[in-house]
Amino acid sequence: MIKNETQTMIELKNVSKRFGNHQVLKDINLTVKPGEIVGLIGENGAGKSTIINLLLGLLQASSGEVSVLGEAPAQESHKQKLGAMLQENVSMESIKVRELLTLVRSYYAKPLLYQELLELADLTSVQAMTSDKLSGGQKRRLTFALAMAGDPDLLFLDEPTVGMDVNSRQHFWSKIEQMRAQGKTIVVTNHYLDELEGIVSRLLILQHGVFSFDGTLAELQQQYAKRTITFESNLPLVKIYEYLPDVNLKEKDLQFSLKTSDSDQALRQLAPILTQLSNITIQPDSLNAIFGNLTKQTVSHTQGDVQDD
Ligand SMILES: Nc1ncnc2c1ncn2[C@@H]1O[C@H](COP(=O)(O)OP(=O)(O)OP(=O)(O)O)[C@@H](O)[C@H]1O
Repeated sequence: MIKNETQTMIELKNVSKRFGNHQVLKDINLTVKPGEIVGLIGENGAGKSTIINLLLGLLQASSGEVSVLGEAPAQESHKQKLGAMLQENVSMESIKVRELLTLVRSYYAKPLLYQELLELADLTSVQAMTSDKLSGGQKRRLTFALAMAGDPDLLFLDEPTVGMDVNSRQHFWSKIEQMRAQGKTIVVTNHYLDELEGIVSRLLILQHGVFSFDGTLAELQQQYAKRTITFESNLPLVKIYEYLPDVNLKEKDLQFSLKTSDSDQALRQLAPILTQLSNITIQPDSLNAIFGNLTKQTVSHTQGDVQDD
């Protein structure tokens, strides 16, 4: 557990990154404090892995300052405190899972116990197999175990659950939740946005080289989400329309649903007939739906814009 709450785990100051004349990151700023679980989301090619690679010192910024644990990236001392699960899986011909984990544990001053690592990544049943013979999902879990071997304070996870089956995903996210409770700091990219709901404390949306959103899921929902109201009623559709003339109301088998950005107002409008409605539910948009709308909006707003690169 990290004690010093004011320490900064990650800092990007006016960071830009170009590959040739393709500008991927444009003057971005970011501060991540201990204990934050940050979900970094964006479309393919948005620059998510580029940010992680800059933080690991695998890439250099074109301009600006990158710091990790208060220092420039890739310091020798970081190896004991930092874990990374990149998109590429780790596997080595003719070395058994057990041998690989034992070897990697030996690099660390305070590694997780071998049994703990097996359980964490659900590898018990494959520990005697050579790593190159594992299935895609098993290789992903081995890569997770290797990232966790040193019991890191700061963990980078780049699309961690790609190739994992449903049970492995659930197991994986339950372990991430435990790490959150232990006060670990995690930066995670993921295209399965529903998996991040309930896990991340903060969301960053990367679009066109900048963070178009930085806040909690609740803030994102408040700012961008529509709500779906559903209810049952014996009243005919036309009758309910009289009270909700401005919304797109749908009905099937006496089940009604409507989408609105102001659910309070819609309920006020329904007040006179409330006693004739039952099973009323109000559901905010999922992260997937909000992200889909946001990216669609940006595409239509930027159509006709001159490209930077
Ligand atoms: N080493 C490199 N040389 C040239 N271009 C690169 C390099 N690495 C990344 N890029 C380009 O930078 C952009 C951002 O790539 P990046 O891998 O960071 O995206 P991403 O958001 O992680 O995408 P994905 O969701 O597909 O993994 C892409 O257009 C990619 O082609």
